[in-house]
Amino acid sequence: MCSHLKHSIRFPFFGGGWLPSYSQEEAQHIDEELFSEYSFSVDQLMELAGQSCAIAVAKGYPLQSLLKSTPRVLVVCGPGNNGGDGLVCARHLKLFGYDPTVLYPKRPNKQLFHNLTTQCEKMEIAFLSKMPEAEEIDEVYNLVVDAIFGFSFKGAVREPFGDILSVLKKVTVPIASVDIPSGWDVEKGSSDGIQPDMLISLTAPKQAAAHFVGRYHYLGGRFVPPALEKKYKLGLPQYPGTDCVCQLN
Ligand SMILES: NC(=O)C1=CN([C@@H]2O[C@H](COP(=O)(O)OP(=O)(O)OC[C@H]3O[C@@H](n4cnc5c(N)ncnc54)[C@H](OP(=O)(O)O)[C@@H]3O)[C@@H](O)[C@H]2O)[C@H](O)CC1
Ligand SMILES: [K+]
Repeated sequence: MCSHLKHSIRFPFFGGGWLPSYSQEEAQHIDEELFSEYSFSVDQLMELAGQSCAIAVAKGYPLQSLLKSTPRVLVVCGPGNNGGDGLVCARHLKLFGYDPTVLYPKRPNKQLFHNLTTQCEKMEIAFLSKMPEAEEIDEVYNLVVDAIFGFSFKGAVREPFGDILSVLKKVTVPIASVDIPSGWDVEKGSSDGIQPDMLISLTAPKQAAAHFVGRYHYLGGRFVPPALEKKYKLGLPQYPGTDCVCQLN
């Protein structure tokens, strides 16, 4: 396990200072260490990660600023933990007064994801059976939360996510991406991929975040113990007060 990381790209952050970014392998090592050495459970970190995504969305797109008469938000969830963050985010958005609808086309057969799905259903969050066309999304929803792939995405996109990402490339409402814009190479980004308006980097930005050109870049997932931050030289910014998100641009 590496403890000395290559800090290749740095981001100036709101309020001053610089923040390093991480490769795919480095992000996975930090993640693994949180679970193995620091004894966090996935459920715990996912709850904090997903809640911070909902808070970032509420800061960037406050209820009173939405253009549609109902505060509808489409949350698209993928098959891994990024998708789990999306389910948590949907639940918190509902608690904040938004009206989230979830698309969850590939559901892993694991208790955690069953639980997250049930929690959403019990909160009367609707689940779609298929991806709407881009025109319908633009007409009905105020924004899309992209929780399809995170730092474990690799290779060419497999279906049904290829078709879903093609639709997301065409929508004109803002997209808020959880951790990484889905379909982007975690390190190199993607010039012809989706172009989110918001990126919520979790724990620390990955290298692809250097290619993000949207309006809002937030850091979320305020759960890193100081010793881990020091070991991996994360150089995290000071989150304001008790906030669990920090704006980076
Ligand atoms: N420490 C933290 O910051 C935390 C972050 N969290 C979130 O977790 C994700 C990483 O989650 P992980 O489950 O490791 O991976 P992903 O969600 O990125 O994706 C895995 C699934 O995606 C499928 N996959 C991968 N590549 C492709 C592809 N080319 N086409 C289609 N599908 C793909 C993969 O499928 P397999 O068939 O290969 O199994 C996986 O199912 C991180 O980014 C954060 O968002 C945690 O919530 C908490 C801690
Ligand atoms: K994503």
